[in-house]
Amino acid sequence: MNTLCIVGLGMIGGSLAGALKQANFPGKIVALVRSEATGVRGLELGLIDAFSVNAADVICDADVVMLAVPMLSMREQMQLIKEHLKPAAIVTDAGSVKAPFIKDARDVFGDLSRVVPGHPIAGREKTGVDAADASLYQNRRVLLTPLPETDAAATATVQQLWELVGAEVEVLGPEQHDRVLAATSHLPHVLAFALVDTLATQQEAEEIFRYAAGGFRDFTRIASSDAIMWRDVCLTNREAILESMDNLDAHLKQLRHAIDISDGEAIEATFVRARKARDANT
Ligand SMILES: NC(=O)C1=CN([C@@H]2O[C@H](COP(=O)(O)OP(=O)(O)OC[C@H]3O[C@@H](n4cnc5c(N)ncnc54)[C@H](O)[C@@H]3O)[C@@H](O)[C@H]2O)C=CC1
Ligand SMILES: O=C(O)C(=O)Cc1ccc(O)cc1
Repeated sequence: MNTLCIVGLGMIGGSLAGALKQANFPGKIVALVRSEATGVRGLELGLIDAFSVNAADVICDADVVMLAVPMLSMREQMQLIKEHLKPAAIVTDAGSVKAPFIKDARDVFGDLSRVVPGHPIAGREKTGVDAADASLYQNRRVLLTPLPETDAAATATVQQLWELVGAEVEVLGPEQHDRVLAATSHLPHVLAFALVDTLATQQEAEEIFRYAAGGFRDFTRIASSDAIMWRDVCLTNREAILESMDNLDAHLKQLRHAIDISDGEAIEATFVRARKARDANT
């Protein structure tokens, strides 16, 4: 591969660019950006070799295009780049939800043989190019959800790109991806936002935050994440997130009942089960 074009040089795209530079990626890294300032910052930070705000300038030479914009901006970016893509160019992405990305790609490109949907299971609550971290993907998982019609060589190229930055690549189906991530990533983010918002809007909010302990910080770090990004995740993975929320709701009701009737055994059993599951799996 000679040229990688990153569309959306934010935290995820910028981190990939920085990690590739650190790994001595032999090709050129260019970016399609919304604002001049982001591109200039990308150059200053040594993440990219060139940028443009016009798709025509940077897409036509790209062998791989990585879409790293919020979920509901993916389709518009696909439409912008479509006419400039080389016939053999591979289009991949880093979006948090896979089935809607595939639907957008099918609608816009038609042919999905060179489209490799992907998702790094690594990130943080910061946004923008200044939050780029070249070590972000080291020893982290990246999930690819290729389709039956996806060219195996295209998938292999994207896999190599992620492996170059220290990630471990696994393949799974898009629907399974979206169900599993709803439970492990989307639900915790929704919960953290809801908890902080509940506390912030109740009486004594000032004291509540002033006297919060480490557990509160651990639990709510992700409530500092980007509102647009998470709005888009909720809107694009609606059904799976609702299912996860209903599941939790039922569980919470059981626990509430156990506390209500002072059923110490049931409370303890829940906590022991949860602790065992966490210790065994993290
Ligand atoms: N933040 C995280 O921890 C993770 C995020 N992701 C996914 O990666 C993608 C990018 O997320 P981040 O880099 O965290 O966000 P970010 O906000 O840091 O970067 C997004 C980039 O897209 C550009 N952008 C935003 N809206 C746009 C629009 N309407 N048109 C064109 N460009 C637009 C922004 O200017 C910015 O450069 C999202 O799809 C997100 O779901 C995946 C894994 C982890
Ligand atoms: O900040 C954190 O710990 C995260 O959980 C980051 C994250 C956010 C979104 C993803 O799709 C994957 C990872």
